[in-house]
Amino acid sequence: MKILVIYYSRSGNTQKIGEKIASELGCDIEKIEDTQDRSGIIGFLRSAYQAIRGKDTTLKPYNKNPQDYDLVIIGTPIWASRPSIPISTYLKENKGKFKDVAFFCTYRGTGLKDTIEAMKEITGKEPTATLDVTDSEIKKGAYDHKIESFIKNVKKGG
Ligand SMILES: Cc1cc2nc3c(=O)[nH]c(=O)nc-3n(C[C@H](O)[C@H](O)[C@H](O)COP(=O)(O)O)c2cc1C
Repeated sequence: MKILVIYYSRSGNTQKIGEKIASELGCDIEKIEDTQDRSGIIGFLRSAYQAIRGKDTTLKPYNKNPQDYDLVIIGTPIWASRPSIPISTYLKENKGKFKDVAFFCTYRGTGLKDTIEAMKEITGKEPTATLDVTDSEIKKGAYDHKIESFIKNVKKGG
């Protein structure tokens, strides 16, 4: 099974989880990058405002085509109980190109259900597996067991 991990990460948490998943699976990985500067407090506020309004962004060019993969594992931080703007933009741009999907989210602890629902709605796909990791689990490094069971589900789903 050919698998791609794609993720966006503003401050490194989603990147950490995405890299761990890709290294466990030995699969391709691509970071989605935004043309907008989202750093600092201004970037935070702008991102929250845009997420609430359901805005899109302009992404930097990315290389991998999801159509070339049996499964695309999509990772996002949760922004205002929604997928981050770069990931919702990516999903819209690639709608119809996904065979199977799995989702993972990083977050402080609120808005998971709405985020997963939004990702299902945009892709039109039911995920074969989902994973969520909180900021405090990431800080403590207490997420290996979650990644293990996510990977089991990914393999079962395929
Ligand atoms: C604009 C913005 C909105 C956020 N909204 C939420 C939220 O609704 N619920 C939540 O639990 N965490 C929220 N967070 C926290 C992030 O989801 C969390 O810190 C995540 O791990 C960041 O991932 P990253 O380091 O990959 O960017 C928000 C963060 C940002 C920047």
